[in-house]
Amino acid sequence: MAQYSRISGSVGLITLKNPPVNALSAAVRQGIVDTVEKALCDPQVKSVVICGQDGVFCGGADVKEFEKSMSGPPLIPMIHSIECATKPMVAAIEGSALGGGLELALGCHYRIAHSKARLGLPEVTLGLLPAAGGSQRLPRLIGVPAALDLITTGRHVTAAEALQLGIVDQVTDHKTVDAAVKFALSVAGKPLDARRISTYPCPVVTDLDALFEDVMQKVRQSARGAIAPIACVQAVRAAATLPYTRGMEREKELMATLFTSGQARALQYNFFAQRAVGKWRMPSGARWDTSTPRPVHKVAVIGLGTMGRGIAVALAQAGLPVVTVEAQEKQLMEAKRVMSDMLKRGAKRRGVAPPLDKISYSSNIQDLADVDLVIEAVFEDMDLKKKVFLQLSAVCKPGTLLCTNTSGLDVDQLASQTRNPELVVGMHFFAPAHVMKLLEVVYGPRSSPQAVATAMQLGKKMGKISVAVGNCRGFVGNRMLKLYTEQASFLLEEGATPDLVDRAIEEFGFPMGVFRMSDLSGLDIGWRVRKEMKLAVPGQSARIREGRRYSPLGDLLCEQGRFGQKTGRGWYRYNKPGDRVAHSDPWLHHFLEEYRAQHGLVARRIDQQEILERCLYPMINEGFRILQDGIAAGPEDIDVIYVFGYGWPRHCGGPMFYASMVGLEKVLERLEHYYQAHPDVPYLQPCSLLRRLVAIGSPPVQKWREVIKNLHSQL
Ligand SMILES: CC/C=C/CC(=O)SCCNC(=O)CCNC(=O)[C@H](O)C(C)(C)COP(=O)(O)OP(=O)(O)OC[C@H]1O[C@@H](n2cnc3c(N)ncnc32)[C@H](O)[C@@H]1OP(=O)(O)O
Repeated sequence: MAQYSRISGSVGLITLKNPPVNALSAAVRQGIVDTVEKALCDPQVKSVVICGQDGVFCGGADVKEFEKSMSGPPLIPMIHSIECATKPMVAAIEGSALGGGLELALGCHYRIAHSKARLGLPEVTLGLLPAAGGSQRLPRLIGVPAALDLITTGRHVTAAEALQLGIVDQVTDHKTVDAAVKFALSVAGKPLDARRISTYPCPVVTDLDALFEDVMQKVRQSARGAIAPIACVQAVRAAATLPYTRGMEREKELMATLFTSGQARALQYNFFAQRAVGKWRMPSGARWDTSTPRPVHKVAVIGLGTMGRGIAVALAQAGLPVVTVEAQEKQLMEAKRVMSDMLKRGAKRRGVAPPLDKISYSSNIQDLADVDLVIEAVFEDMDLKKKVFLQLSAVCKPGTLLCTNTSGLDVDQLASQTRNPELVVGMHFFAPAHVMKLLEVVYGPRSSPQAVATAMQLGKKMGKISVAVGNCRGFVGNRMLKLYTEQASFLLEEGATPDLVDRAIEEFGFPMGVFRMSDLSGLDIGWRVRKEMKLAVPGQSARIREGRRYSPLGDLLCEQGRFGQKTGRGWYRYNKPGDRVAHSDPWLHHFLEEYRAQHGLVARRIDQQEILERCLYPMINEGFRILQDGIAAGPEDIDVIYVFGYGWPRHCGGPMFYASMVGLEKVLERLEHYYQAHPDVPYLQPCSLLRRLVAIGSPPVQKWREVIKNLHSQL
């Protein structure tokens, strides 16, 4: 809806009303058309201000409407009629002006923004392009290079940057509507021809071809198979080379392809999935909206290795006072130096003062007596962590929340070391912790809803996308990842090479293949865990362990000191230890040949399709088991974890969404096929939830929660 009123005698005020973000639903568009007409017909009105209610200008098109057939007035003629209006139209921008919201503002003759407003054309992040004239007007207004940057990345700019770029005419710290009304009064009756952006010539660019070639190359590289960024470049090129009306035709044509694409569906699903995970629920029935977080004023991090440092920096950057404790004096001093540098670099990037005074450093655990929440980030060793939890339980004041940063250890075992197991949760950060967006908040069987709510809220404050998950080995992310890496090793045994597997995975859209990733994180980490589990036994190369297929390849490399990048050798060869450029390694190929010969394995040709199916489908199958076990509340949780923590290409939605796009029947059929071929790999056996979903006609991913709920209620 849009509301119309007249203020200050001669200013028509149009207020968009569609909480929470005033999205341009059919009703809002109709409201705008009607109220603009009213304002233009009102002889008392000399100028018009358009604003949004409750401090938000407009969050753009209503994404929920994209699945339905479009009704109501279309955006393009609506914005065109605003631009053609004979009375000055002024956009009063508070909060956000995004996508169609900014396109609406670009149709106005003037734009006044509040200093805290954010503006942008984020359509590319939804698999689309700004197709209500945004791709044609923005380059005309701010020039081709700046428009390309904004449109291909979808990044939001601050009001200050918008002013600098020329997107807005004025920025105010006061009431935006008041400032806009004052401005509207001042421009009433002034000529408007020079204010209609669509009539501007696109600013000339010297060597246009070179610019677009360069941008296209960069976009192709970073898009990793996503089609929308490429279409965005093509649309801006149309703005730079064609008259406005022909550019609009090109914009429409490109949008038509994107709008119905699977990638757009995946990205829009992911947008809502990110919001859905905030509405967490536990199997006990506890939920985000009925659990009150405890206040957290002061936090502690214990253990200043790589993870602890990143976590403490992220906390300080979120404005929280942090006490850090590291028992080894030398490590403490080194951490202080490194963390200060991290804070300074981050502050420089963000143009703020480094929050150095937020962090205090200590080697004495007694200094944690008055904190509200502790994040333990010591070495990933259960006995060590148990010892620390025992100490924390004795030192910390009653009611302190004790969190463990672990990538997969049993949170409940740690809880059992404390007086208040209900106050213990896992907080699984991803490295580097001050950069990576994902946080798995792990609740054990005794974690209280309040503890979960507190950790989730802290994650949000730190700018993380937090997902609440149940306690099991590896939680959600690493539990699934284990099968992916194991299948990749099996493929090497059967005839593939690391290069071949990685190429297939990278072409699918992951930033890094499985072996390159393993070299980066260090092969020794998994080796240590396998040794602790008595799975890896030095000198042994048996391929069946604990009654199932096992690939000792990673262990054998570790026995040779090949730990990956840090030792200059791993699945690949590096020019020197610590180098990042992976080279195919003839030694490794020869080693694989010898290994196959030793075990009587005959190498066969393995194609890209099989690599993808073997690596991805077992992960997906495990995802179904995780849903069935109630470890994740819904497919959205798994997909968000994979997109933000493991580099799953966002334009493929996440593993569970991808499965629904491929077709559950096909996934089931391929798993059955691979299980038959490899009966010694039990996890290839299709999960019963997958079978059930196929049996009831493969409902869309948005319906799976209902099926899971019914399944659980039958148990
Ligand atoms: C014809 C095709 C034309 C396409 C052009 C377009 O305009 S495409 C849409 C472009 N717009 C965007 O991509 C903006 C998306 N929204 C946001 O980035 C953020 O929501 C926000 C506007 C910056 C506000 O952020 P905040 O953190 O304050 O709130 P939430 O993100 O939690 O959102 C609150 C609820 O509003 C829902 N929502 C937000 N934007 C839209 C939208 N454009 N359409 C529909 N719904 C939207 C969001 O899902 C939240 O809903 P809940 O039910 O409360 O979870």
